[in-house]
Amino acid sequence: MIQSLQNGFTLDNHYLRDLKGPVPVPTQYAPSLGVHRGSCPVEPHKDQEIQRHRSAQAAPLLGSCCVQTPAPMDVQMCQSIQPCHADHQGDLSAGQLLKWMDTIACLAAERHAGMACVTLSMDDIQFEETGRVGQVITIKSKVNRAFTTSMEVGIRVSVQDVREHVERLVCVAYSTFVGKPAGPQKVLLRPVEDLCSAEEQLQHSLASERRRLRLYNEQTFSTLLQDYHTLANDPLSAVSTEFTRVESIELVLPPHANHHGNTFGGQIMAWMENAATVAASRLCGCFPSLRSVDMFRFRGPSSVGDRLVFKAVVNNTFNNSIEVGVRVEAYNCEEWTANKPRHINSAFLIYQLANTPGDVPAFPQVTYTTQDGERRYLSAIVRKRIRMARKHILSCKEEAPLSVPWDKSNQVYLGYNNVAALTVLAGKQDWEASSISDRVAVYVHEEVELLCVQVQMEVMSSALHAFTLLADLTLRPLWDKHYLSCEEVERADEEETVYHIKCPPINGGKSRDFVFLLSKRQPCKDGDPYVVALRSVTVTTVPPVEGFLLTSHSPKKAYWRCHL
Ligand SMILES: CCCC(=O)SCCNC(=O)CCNC(=O)[C@H](O)C(C)(C)COP(=O)(O)OP(=O)(O)OC[C@H]1O[C@@H](n2cnc3c(N)ncnc32)[C@H](O)[C@@H]1OP(=O)(O)O
Repeated sequence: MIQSLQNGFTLDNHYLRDLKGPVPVPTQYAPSLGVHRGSCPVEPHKDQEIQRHRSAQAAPLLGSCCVQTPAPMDVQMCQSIQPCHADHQGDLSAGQLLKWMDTIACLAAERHAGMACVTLSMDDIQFEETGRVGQVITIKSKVNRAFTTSMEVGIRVSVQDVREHVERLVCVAYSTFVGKPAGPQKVLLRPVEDLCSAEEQLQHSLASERRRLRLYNEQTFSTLLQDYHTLANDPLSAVSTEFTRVESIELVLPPHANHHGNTFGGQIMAWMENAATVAASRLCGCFPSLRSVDMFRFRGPSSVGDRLVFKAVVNNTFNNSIEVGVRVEAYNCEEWTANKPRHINSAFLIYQLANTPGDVPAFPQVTYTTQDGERRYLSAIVRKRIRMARKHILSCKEEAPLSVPWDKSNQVYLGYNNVAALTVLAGKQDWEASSISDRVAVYVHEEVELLCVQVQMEVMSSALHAFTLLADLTLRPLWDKHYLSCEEVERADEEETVYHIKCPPINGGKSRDFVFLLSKRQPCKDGDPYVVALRSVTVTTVPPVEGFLLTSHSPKKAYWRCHL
């Protein structure tokens, strides 16, 4: 089954694989991506087959164990914020919050895996609100998706003032966990099944895109950093970052660790936040608030008895924020004597000034005096650029921007946005049948100032073949009379390509041209759909062409289309 939506296609792998047999005719006209398999009577059986296959095949291959446990459920913590959870100003301490979030997420992960789990990473977190002593904090977590050995856990934190009965969102975060039995083997996880609600199905689909972002994170950073090594710095008018250095040590004791003796990730994050806050306040001479953290990646384990050394320093300051970097080194007894540390974690924390009377209006400028300081100073600029791109594209409360410049700092987020927008659209519940014939069905979905059209049709072809043809836009003029020409402008990687398309005029108007980012995704797992998503972007290498109306350059007229 091919579903062509407003901005792309999804190909239902399962239907296409079974085309030789009877083609399942949809009994209800809600669209189904691969992730809607729960509603199809054939699919659960297929899943069991896949799982049996995985258990039988994969475990011996990877020398690992396979786990069978009940379906995952929400894990929830709800408690009143006490003075012992707060900082000196009565605000919930960010370190305490990170500790709780990690613990609750770990419990959800362990419920799914049926064994002890460890935190591999926690994605960037943006704190929207803070909690105060006396308020009630609720943390909910749930496994969204299990990949091969890792799983994504979604975490939602809110606070409530019991007198107001209003719940405020503090943050939404995503952690990645892996199963960790006592021993070196890797654990294959069973897939998350029983996706009952539309939200669960959506999160399951989006989880694979978020995973892509995680895995590309470091690559994006390194590519961008190459462009920044020549930035000048004025050493005269600024405070040296060396002045903000903080070093602090902790001995890991049993209450800081789980029953296997692994130091809790949340505890490490809390200690990191503590060191970072001291560095930030040393620079400002006041108490800035933690606004966001970049992804925490737990590179290696630490355990009871380890000494953890936290090294924090302000990397750079901007108009309204500062970035503090923290590095964590672990030593066991022998490593301590031999002075051979293990680098187990690095993270970047972003502080802003709280709106407290008496606070200085802006952060002092900083400068570096060492080569390492220069690297950190420039890296902070690059990370800031990536954060801005992320904020612009991913955190928009309203509709994501229609046409935005495509460049190195935002290309992974645009790819994410492209696929996620199509996934969200396909997952909407209220598609109405508009015209149904033997082989083609058209559905519409209306929103304010937006009409979405979905076309479903059967093609006598393998999913991979249809996907390959549809994902190469340069072939399109061969079979689509609405395309005069199509040129590849830039290829970011195997999955993201920018095309320039020229189209004939409609109703005697001007000819039009478009610049599209095409993002294609093969199924992450059996049963996932093939996805080809298109969205308007602007690139400097495609200026307006004489005689053509460059539609992508007008943000209000972005144009997404597809024909089969
Ligand atoms: C509340 C209790 C829980 C805790 O707090 S536990 C304490 C804190 N955590 C720790 O101590 C863990 C320390 N880290 C480690 O021991 C190792 O890094 C760990 C987790 C065993 C992973 O081992 P590695 O061999 O390095 O990992 P790997 O390359 O085989 O990848 C394993 C899976 O992770 C994925 N991955 C890699 N980089 C990632 C990233 N940046 N973000 C999210 N996922 C990532 C990778 O794709 C793989 O997943 P999959 O097998 O494809 O499903």
